[in-house]
Amino acid sequence: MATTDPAIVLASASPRRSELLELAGVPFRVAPADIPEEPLPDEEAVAHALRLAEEKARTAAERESSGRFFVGADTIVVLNGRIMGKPVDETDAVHMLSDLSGQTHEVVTAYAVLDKQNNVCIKRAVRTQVVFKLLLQQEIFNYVKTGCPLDKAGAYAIQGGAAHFVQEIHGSYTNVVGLPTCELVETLHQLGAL
Ligand SMILES: Cc1cn([C@H]2C[C@H](O)[C@@H](COP(=O)(O)OP(=O)(O)OP(=O)(O)O)O2)c(=O)[nH]c1=O
Repeated sequence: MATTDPAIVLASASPRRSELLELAGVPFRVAPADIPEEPLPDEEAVAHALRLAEEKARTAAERESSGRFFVGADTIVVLNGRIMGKPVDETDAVHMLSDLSGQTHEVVTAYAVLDKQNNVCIKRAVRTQVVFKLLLQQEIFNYVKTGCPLDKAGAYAIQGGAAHFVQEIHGSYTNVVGLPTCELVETLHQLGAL
């Protein structure tokens, strides 16, 4: 049976993003775009996430010979204006979780959808407030030892072993996991991709 190449390409190596897009019933294929993710000097959090989302979409679009709509995304945790990306090691993860303990932070996921055919790019950043309970040092150590925090922004996964750290969430849940699918599907419709 002949298969058609999907027009939508997810420029991401994140298994969470693939799962979320699949759950939303969107047909796509994956073409990760590995780019440097350090903030520029004085770069504000939302601007940083939007820039990376667009760079991921454009990098994949340049590399791929097929596909039309390229989706890039970037998730960061923001605590009092400070950007937390992925921890560099276990010690960094312990520091991040200790800082998040008992505090409210914001998770920002920016996405960009580039229509390569028309050179139109729609970008959007979605913000979710997350309240963490006070964490015990032992809880933090045990969680970090699982290895789960190492590839997650802010060193935690709401969908995993950190679910019980979360007292309250205000806003989109899928946004925290890595892709605000409600908003993204709207954008894909807007561009005629669905
Ligand atoms: C806060 C939080 C983040 N995350 C994840 C989502 C993202 O995969 C990751 C943030 O890193 P990103 O740099 O946004 O994404 P990535 O490097 O995993 O994938 P790619 O750049 O190829 O698209 O943190 C969770 O899975 N659960 C959470 O609760």
